[in-house]
Amino acid sequence: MLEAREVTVRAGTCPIIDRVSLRLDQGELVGLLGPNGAGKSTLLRALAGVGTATAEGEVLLDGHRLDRIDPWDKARRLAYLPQDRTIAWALHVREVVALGRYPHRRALAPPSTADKAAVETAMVQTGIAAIATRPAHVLSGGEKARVLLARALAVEAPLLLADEPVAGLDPRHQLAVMELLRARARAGAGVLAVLQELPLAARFLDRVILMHRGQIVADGPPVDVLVPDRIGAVFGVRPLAGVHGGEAWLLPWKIDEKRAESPLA
Ligand SMILES: Nc1ncnc2c1ncn2[C@@H]1O[C@H](COP(=O)(O)OP(=O)(O)OP(=O)(O)O)[C@@H](O)[C@H]1O
Repeated sequence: MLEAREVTVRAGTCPIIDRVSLRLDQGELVGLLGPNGAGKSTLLRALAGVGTATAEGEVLLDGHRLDRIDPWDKARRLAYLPQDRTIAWALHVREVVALGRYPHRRALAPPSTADKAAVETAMVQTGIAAIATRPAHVLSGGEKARVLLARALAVEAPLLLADEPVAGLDPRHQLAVMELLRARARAGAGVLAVLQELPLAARFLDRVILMHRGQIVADGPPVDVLVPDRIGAVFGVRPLAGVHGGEAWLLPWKIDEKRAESPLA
């Protein structure tokens, strides 16, 4: 349903992402992984059609060029959670989450029953219902992160692009968000999430797209992509790995002295 064909984004003449092609289908939870500066956020912005006037190549949503789709229509079909968690306005939490319904509403029309239900559901799912009436700009970092995730979930779009949705969350909320994203995918959405957390990636994702220096170096099930030699080459760490209760686990364990300068497998 979302496809990138040979997408390149440059800073000046230097490519930040270089001829990247990928597909995201309905019903799958896919992670975009890679070290700092690999180009993950830049790629996610290009896929969301946000601030990518300099992008080359094509992004297709359900077979149509993203940059030719009506912006209101696009905003209903594709929800985007940016990496930046700044909330500058003194709005209540519920009002921030309700911004996710904006693409569904006619100008100045009051929120519909469906709008209100989507907002309440997203707040319950992200564990922020109890702080619904607090001003959002004074929340903690993890609370703000969950408010902005709730705003993206409230769109109820068939596609969710989330940049580091578990960054800054405590372990319980990290697990809850991963389960939530998986449930969204199982309910039919396509979910692409930038992740830095290898243990969560190994356990929860259907597919891993691994980036390094602006290019995709592997794309497949976690068990095939997140293998020790590749993790060593890309991230410069040696992992410990195993299986517990039928589920894979993976832990970055020590710095690999041979490290990421080695050629990629
Ligand atoms: N507008 C820009 N001008 C110049 N360089 C840029 C611009 N946007 C991104 N870059 C550079 O491109 C590279 C990739 O940035 P990007 O934010 O996509 O990385 P990332 O993989 O998301 O990293 P992180 O894990 O640290 O969030 C970085 O080196 C960054 O400095």
